[in-house]
Amino acid sequence: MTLKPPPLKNDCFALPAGVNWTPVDTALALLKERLHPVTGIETVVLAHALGRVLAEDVVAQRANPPLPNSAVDGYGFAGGLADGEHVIPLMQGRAAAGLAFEGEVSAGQAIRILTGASLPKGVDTVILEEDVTTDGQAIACRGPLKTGANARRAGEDVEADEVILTAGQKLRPADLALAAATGLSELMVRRSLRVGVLSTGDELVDSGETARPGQIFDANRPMLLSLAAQLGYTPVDLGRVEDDRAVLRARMDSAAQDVDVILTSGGASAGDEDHMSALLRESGAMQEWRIAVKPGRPLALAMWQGVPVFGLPGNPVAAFVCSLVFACPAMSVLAGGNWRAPQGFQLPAGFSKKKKPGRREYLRARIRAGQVEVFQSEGSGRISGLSWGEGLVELGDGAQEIAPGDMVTFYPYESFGL
Ligand SMILES: Nc1nc2c(c(=O)[nH]1)N[C@H]1C(S)=C(S)[C@@H](COP(=O)(O)OP(=O)(O)OC[C@H]3O[C@@H](n4cnc5c(N)ncnc54)[C@H](O)[C@@H]3O)O[C@H]1N2
Ligand code: MOO
Repeated sequence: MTLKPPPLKNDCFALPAGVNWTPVDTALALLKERLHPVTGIETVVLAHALGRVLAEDVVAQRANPPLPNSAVDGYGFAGGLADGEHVIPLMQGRAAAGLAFEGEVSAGQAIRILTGASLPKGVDTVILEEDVTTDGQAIACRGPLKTGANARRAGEDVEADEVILTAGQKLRPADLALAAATGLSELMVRRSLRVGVLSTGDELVDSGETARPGQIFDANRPMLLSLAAQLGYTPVDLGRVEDDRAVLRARMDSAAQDVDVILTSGGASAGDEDHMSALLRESGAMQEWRIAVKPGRPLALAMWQGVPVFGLPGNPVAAFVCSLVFACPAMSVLAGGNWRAPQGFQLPAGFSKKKKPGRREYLRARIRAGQVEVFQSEGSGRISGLSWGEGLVELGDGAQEIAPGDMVTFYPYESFGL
């Protein structure tokens, strides 16, 4: 079954009139409000569900555990034990996981029972085998032991018909364990978001090619393609286009037939060779977002034949930071998932920094010895700092003077879904 959601509106990226420098929170709120899922729905078996986005709430088909059972290897009987010594006669037979004891255990008798075995009729309490001596005919043990000790109630984990997973969740190994345990073999998920990645610029060559002096290797494309893959989407390599508007237009036209969202990098600002922003502007649905963020001022958002385009800045650090902060949550929604606000951690700074008001700043950072270290340079072309880093420090929109030991907000890369 394939069910398709309606297309996005052409003006979904329009900014409110009169806003010149859009604060990060306003930009995020607009994306959250305007975007909606663009992917259809399909049914997949659990083996193919990892990383997929749930299309509907999932209800347990049966309880976990389905029947009361033993949490330990030991001996089962009815009722607890009073303080003091006890000798309890043993019934013949045993209860094992998957091999139920069909008889009934009479009051005052015990039965050998193994971990995971359903409790036989007449058993509600289990004593650990380590706490027992036995000659095969009876067990000797010491109380007290509460009624119900070492026994697991039916449904104590999950009741049948309980909602176990909710629409919009991205499925993780633990979620698949829960679905399997509660009797599900297939799930309704969103079709995987197809993320097209395109690099622009005359100066670029692909790694592996020969670079003339003045040419540089395309770093953004491998970065953004692998980012899409790591987020659980289907990366689509749209290649690299020189600063030629006609070629760029043709590439965008064919991409729009094939993908759900396009990430481009380079040519996003307003220079002579910034063909990406010029082309998007021509298309009519271009919104040039001047976001009060560093790095990443020029972020071009547009609809190209109904497909949302994130025109990322060419500087790799800006492209990466803008992807994490803006494209990751936006793509999550396009993919049918929840809007993901990253989970930050308050940690003491291991650095000093004086920051001017007016822009939110993100620094490449990592945690060492309980403190946040930042990369030695804020240069937007310093790719080594992205690789050095394990997350970003966020400095608020206002002026800030940070001294070592002051608390700062650290977002691990993982908090953006990576
Ligand atoms: N006069 C102004 N110049 C610049 C401004 C400005 O406001 N006024 N903003 C600067 C900022 S901030 C950024 S970020 C860049 C953004 O420019 P573009 O998005 O147009 O990007 P390009 O000019 O094409 O490239 C910038 C830089 O990044 C390198 N690059 C591009 N693509 C890749 C790639 N795939 N892999 C590796 N490196 C790439 C490119 O060679 C340039 O060095 O504009 C500033 N200028
Ligand atoms: O986007 Mo630019 O790299 O802010 O520095």
